[in-house]
Amino acid sequence: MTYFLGLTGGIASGKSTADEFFKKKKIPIIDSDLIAHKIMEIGQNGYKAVVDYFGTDILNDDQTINRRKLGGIVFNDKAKLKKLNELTHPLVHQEIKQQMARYRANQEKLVVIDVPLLFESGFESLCNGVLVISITPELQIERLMKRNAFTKKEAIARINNQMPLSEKEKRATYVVANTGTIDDLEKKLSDLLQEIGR
Ligand SMILES: CC(C)(COP(=O)(O)OP(=O)(O)OC[C@H]1O[C@@H](n2cnc3c(N)ncnc32)[C@H](O)[C@@H]1O)[C@@H](O)C(=O)NCCC(=O)NCCS
Ligand SMILES: Nc1ncnc2c1ncn2[C@@H]1O[C@H](COP(=O)(O)OP(=O)(O)OP(=O)(O)O)[C@@H](O)[C@H]1O
Repeated sequence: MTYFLGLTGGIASGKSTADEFFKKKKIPIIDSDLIAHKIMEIGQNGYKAVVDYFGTDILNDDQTINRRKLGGIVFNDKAKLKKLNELTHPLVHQEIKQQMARYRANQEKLVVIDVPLLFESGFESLCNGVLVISITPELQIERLMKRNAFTKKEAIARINNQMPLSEKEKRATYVVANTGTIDDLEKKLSDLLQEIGR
């Protein structure tokens, strides 16, 4: 039986950094941010739906979607974020489920599914366990501002559009705090793999 480990947390809490560790351990990753980006590429089914609704103002000169601009719109307008979720999430979920089916058929032992909105979209029921990468609010703002060159206001707008991390921690099977170095994080993840027994 394949063990599907859901991986979630807050924005910039360290999910992708955890993914890098799992990749080094040759554990397959289903990456929902990547899937969301792919379905919004020119010619993909999410692209048309999003451009029809948000208009051509969200496009770059080369007609690709300007995600920073779209993020600026939806993370400051809850109704528009809801609409974007309605347009994209069914397509993302469909692709995740297809990838899960392929891994199951291949009898893969352990697969990590990185879904930032795992609890928000009720995805936990499809996972055998859920790992939350947690972080303090101060570090989260600091790392998000640094990584995305965001102002504090931009960082807080994105954080405030997600379920509070404290709530996610309560619903997790496993919680790993990413408040130390990346080496510290990797050590904790290594211990977790032992615990899961895979
Ligand atoms: C709003 C968009 C254009 C911003 O793009 P950008 O390149 O700046 O961010 P990216 O996609 O890399 O996401 C970064 C992080 O933002 C957070 N985030 C993304 N989408 C959402 C959302 N709908 N609600 C709350 N937080 C979100 C997540 O923590 C994610 O890891 C993009 O995130 C998007 O299209 N989101 C809708 C699809 C979605 O929900 N994706 C999340 C995985 S299903
Ligand atoms: N332990 C750490 N020490 C210092 N920097 C870190 C640590 N862990 C992660 N980072 C940095 O913090 C930023 C956010 O981490 P990462 O991209 O892994 O978060 P994420 O949860 O995947 O974000 P998102 O929700 O946007 O996908 C990155 O620039 C990363 O390099």
